[in-house]
Amino acid sequence: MKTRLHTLSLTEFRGYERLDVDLEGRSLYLFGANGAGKTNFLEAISVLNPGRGLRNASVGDLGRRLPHETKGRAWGVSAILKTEDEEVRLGTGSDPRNLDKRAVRIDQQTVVAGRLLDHLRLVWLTPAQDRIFLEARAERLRFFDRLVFAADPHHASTVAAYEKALRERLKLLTQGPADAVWLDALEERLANAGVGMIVARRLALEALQAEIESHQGAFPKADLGLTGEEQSGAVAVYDHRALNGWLRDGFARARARDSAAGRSLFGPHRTDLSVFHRDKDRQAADCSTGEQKALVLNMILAQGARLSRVKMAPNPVVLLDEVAAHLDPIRRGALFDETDHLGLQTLFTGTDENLFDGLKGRALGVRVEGGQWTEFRN
Ligand SMILES: Nc1ncnc2c1ncn2[C@@H]1O[C@H](COP(=O)(O)OP(=O)(O)OP(=O)(O)O)[C@@H](O)[C@H]1O
Repeated sequence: MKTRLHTLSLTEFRGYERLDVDLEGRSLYLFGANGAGKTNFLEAISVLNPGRGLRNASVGDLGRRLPHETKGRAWGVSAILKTEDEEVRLGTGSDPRNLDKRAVRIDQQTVVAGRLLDHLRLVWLTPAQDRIFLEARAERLRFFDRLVFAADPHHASTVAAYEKALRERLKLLTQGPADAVWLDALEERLANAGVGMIVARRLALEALQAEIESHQGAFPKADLGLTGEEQSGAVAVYDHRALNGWLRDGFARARARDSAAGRSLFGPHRTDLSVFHRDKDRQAADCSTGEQKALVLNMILAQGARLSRVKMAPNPVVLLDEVAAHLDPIRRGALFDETDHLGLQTLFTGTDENLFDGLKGRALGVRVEGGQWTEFRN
């Protein structure tokens, strides 16, 4: 589905009191000084997907707050998306009954946040994600899980169900009573969700690697892998029954150890994403900052390309925050060509207008200053 973002309206969102934007389905570059409101705008789009958006912010922090105010106001973001033959209106914002929760609407009907993925799939890259190779394993896994669930929306709810059961099991093990029947039931739930997680991640990894191989872009190739106990187990990943049994045995065996450690030391939440820079013959963590940025960007572009080929799902919209400034002119040009060639509606930000010279005529340009927009249609 060739989904395109057409209009966006922000109300009391971060620094924006009110903003109405008509993108007409085009790509966009936003430029302006630090603090002008560029990332805030991308963040507003990012909350049109499930989760906490590209800054991982809580609902209460997203509302506009004047310097003397201690609490953010009630906020809202809405968008009109168009495909070849239909138009849909997505909306989200503070729930009027509880401003710390958010409500989601599709065509005026209140729905669960996961339904947003039926209409809009986002891929984003922010400066914080450049550091994923240096972050703790859990951060890297969260980054990878986002890539998985953009293509497979069930993955998000499977991970949530798994994590809930994992917390309950740990509570039983550490605070008791460690009722064996209840532990068995929780571990069965963990094993069921765990199989789903392992298989979804493996399939996503294979698809992403295949996409990277088929790409002849200007960005370095990554060899991706998943490491961790459960991945290197002797069980074939597609033998779901055996995998399930292996997980249940593993959880049962880990009870005493987890109880003593106060942590869950076994299971697919312990997986790590390994990324290897093929040309440099080095792990990503040992590469230069620029090399790491290029590797992540290539993964994000591969993800965009992969999602754009899925016939029954919406075409992804790509948010690239401050990416252009870190690329040399040749790579920057290659990035613009590549997003264009893939037909991806892409929203770029940067401090200087001239970073985007290569996009003139291909995207809408906007100067942002103190939350005010000046458009340059070209
Ligand atoms: N809840 C809020 N209410 C009002 N203003 C906010 C709120 N949250 C953040 N801001 C303000 O928004 C501005 C940051 O905007 P944003 O992060 O979009 O800037 P930017 O243009 O991306 O800048 P940079 O180039 O530095 O990344 C800051 O001035 C910040 O104080």
